[in-house]
Amino acid sequence: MIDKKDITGIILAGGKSSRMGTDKGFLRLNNKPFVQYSIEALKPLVSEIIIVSDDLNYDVFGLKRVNDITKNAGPMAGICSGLEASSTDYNLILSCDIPLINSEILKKLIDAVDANSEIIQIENQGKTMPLIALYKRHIKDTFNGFLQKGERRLRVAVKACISKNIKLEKAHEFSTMNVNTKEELKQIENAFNH
Ligand SMILES: Nc1nc2c(ncn2[C@@H]2O[C@H](COP(=O)(O)OP(=O)(O)OP(=O)(O)O)[C@@H](O)[C@H]2O)c(=O)[nH]1
Repeated sequence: MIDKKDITGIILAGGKSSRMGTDKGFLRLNNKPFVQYSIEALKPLVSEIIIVSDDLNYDVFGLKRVNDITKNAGPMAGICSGLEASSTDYNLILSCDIPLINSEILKKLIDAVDANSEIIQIENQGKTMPLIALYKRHIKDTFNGFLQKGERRLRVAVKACISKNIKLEKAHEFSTMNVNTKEELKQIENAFNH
C-alpha cells in the first residue's frame, strides 16, 4: 500500500465547457460547487491537491492552482501541466464534473498499484475512465510527445502506456457519472435527491 505522502491529487478544471455553456467546476449540487466534491473525495488520500485551470476564481479553495502550460489543448494537456507541478510519483487525477465521486472508489485505484502499471483507471459498464485514474508522474513525457505531434486524444495516449482497469461493482456505477449538459445536470440533481 503506498503512503498518502507519495500521492498528489490533481483536478482538471479548464477546458471550454462548450456543451454546458458555463464553467462546470462551479455548477452546484446541493448548493456545493462541483469541484468541491472532487476536492473532498481526494483529501483523505493525498498529501497535496493541485487544481489545473487558468481561472483565478479557483483560488477561493485555498489550494495550489497551476495554469495550463499548453492552452486550449484538452484534458491530456491539463494532465501534463498537473504532473509537471506534482512532486510525487503517484497522482490521482480527477475531472471537476463528477460530483458523486467518493474516496472509497479512489482508494481502489491506490490499492491496485503494482510494480508495472503506469496508469490505473476506473472501468464502469465497459467504459474506461481516464479522468478517474492514478497516473505515475513520468508518463508526462509520453503525453508531451503526443502533444508535440499534434495528437490530443487522451485515450490514444493512454493506450501507449502500461495501464490497468479497475472494474466497478454495480453499487458504485452511478458514482462516476459526469455532467456535460444541462440535461445531465437535471438527472444528477434528481439522483442526488432520491
Ligand atoms: N486544465 C484543463 N482542463 C481541461 C481542459 N479541457 C478539459 N479539461 C477538463 O477535463 C474534464 C473533461 O472535460 P471535457 O468535458 O472533455 O471538456 P470540456 O472542454 O470541459 O467540455 P466540452 O467543451 O463540452 O467538451 C473537465 O474536468 C474539464 O474541466 C484543458 O484544456 N485544460
